[in-house]
Amino acid sequence: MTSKKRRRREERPAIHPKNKYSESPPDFALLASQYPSFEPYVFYSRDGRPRIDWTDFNATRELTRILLLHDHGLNWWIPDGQLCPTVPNRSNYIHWIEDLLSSDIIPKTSSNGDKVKGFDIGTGANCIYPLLGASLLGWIFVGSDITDVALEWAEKNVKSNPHIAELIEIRKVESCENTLPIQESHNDRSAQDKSNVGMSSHVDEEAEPSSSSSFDLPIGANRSYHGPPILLGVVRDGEKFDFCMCNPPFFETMGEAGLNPKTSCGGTLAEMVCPGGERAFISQIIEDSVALKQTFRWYTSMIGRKSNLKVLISKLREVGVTIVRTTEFVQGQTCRWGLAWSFVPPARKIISRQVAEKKNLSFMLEGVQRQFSAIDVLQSIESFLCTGGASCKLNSSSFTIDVTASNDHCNALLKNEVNHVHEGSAVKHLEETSSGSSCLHVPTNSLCFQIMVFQQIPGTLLVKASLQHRDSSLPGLFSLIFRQLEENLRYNFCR
Ligand SMILES: C[S@@+](CC[C@H](N)C(=O)[O-])C[C@H]1O[C@@H](n2cnc3c(N)ncnc32)[C@H](O)[C@@H]1O
Repeated sequence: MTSKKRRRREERPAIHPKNKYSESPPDFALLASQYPSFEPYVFYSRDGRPRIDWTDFNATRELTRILLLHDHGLNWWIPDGQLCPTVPNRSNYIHWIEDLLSSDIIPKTSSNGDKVKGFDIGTGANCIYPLLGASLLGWIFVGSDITDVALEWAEKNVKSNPHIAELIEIRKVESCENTLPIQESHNDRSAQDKSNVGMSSHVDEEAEPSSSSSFDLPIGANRSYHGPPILLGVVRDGEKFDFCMCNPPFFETMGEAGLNPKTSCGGTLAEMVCPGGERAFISQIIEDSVALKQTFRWYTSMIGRKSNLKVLISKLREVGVTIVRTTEFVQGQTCRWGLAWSFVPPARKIISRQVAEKKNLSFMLEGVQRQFSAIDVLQSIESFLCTGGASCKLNSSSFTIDVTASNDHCNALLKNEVNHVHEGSAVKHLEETSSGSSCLHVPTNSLCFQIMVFQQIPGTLLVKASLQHRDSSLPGLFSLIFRQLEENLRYNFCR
């Protein structure tokens, strides 16, 4: 492996810590000894490690079946050729949503009592997200799909699990007159044969868009969605959801999917392809979200290609969402991204007068992921502050940054949440006035402060800030910015 490749690998974020497989991956030898149906698929490589042939659909399907049974108590099956999910990877998306819901980025509401209610767009025959969400976290789900085979098998998978069956509704998406007909019949063997995308021996996850694909078309190229409804027309009057999630059809053509050598887990035409690919599909979800607004607290989708992530974030800015969050998912050797947005006004942060008047502030950044050092954190602080236009002087030997921020810079930092999406901080901070109403405190002069980063023990950094002018009239603003910085750094560097 080249050092560049090795570095890329090391820099990748780890599997979500709440994921059942975060400490150790599935033990094939143990599973083979306990499940005779899995045993024929396990062989031992020269280094003595138990392996399975990832190019064998039956092997990957059996692995998924026994992992769902062994680790989640779920009965599960899919017919030949349908997209076979990888349990550890799919669990990461569920845990990311769990993080979003438990964060205080937007206020909590309880439209469905104490229950969290989600909508899985395109649940597939495998129905993996509702099954995992309901069994791991007790979430209620509506899982939608368009093909008969997906609807039939999703229903079967739900009914095979009576302990959670009540929590999951499978909903058929009715095609509108002006949409293209649904392209797949599950009895169409030739379509299935063609669409069982190629498999490789080294990648343990399903299809990734090929790098030579037309995903690289310039922004504005003709990729509008004209398929069946996605959310609008499927969500019923009066329904409220905490989130929606989606593993969209990534490709524009089956040829594009089939050209990719890094695929291994089946997938039929309807599962893998939609006109305009994922960009068009997710753009349509964004358009639906503009109409549905706060019907969902969070709208989320998985994205297969980073260039699409950028385009979609720009689209979100255009339509005026209040919050955008992104994440990167570890998928074997394949990268995927998560995109989340909301129309719910961000939670109001109230800064007490005591904190507002402090001139020296600090916080401990604990649980910093191994691949990040103090200098990474320092640079991230610099870029966070520069986004608002503040002037920063970074000193990499003393690990300090001297900052001067004007009124406008401070306002830009506190107001413009979407500018910080990639750093993850998207909370609008407001100061409570004596009358109880809230407003942004606009300063009349500049704010000068120094930020210092100290390594405490491995994985723990101390971040300090001190206001340079003790007579400054802006301490409230100083603490607001520092608090936003803290949130930003925690999101970027800590698990
Ligand atoms: C990539 S598969 C995802 C299946 C499953 N959620 C998973 O993660 O393995 C995409 C699914 O979206 C479905 N689909 C396509 N267009 C849809 C639409 N407009 N509404 C609902 N589902 C749709 C397809 O039939 C397919 O089952």
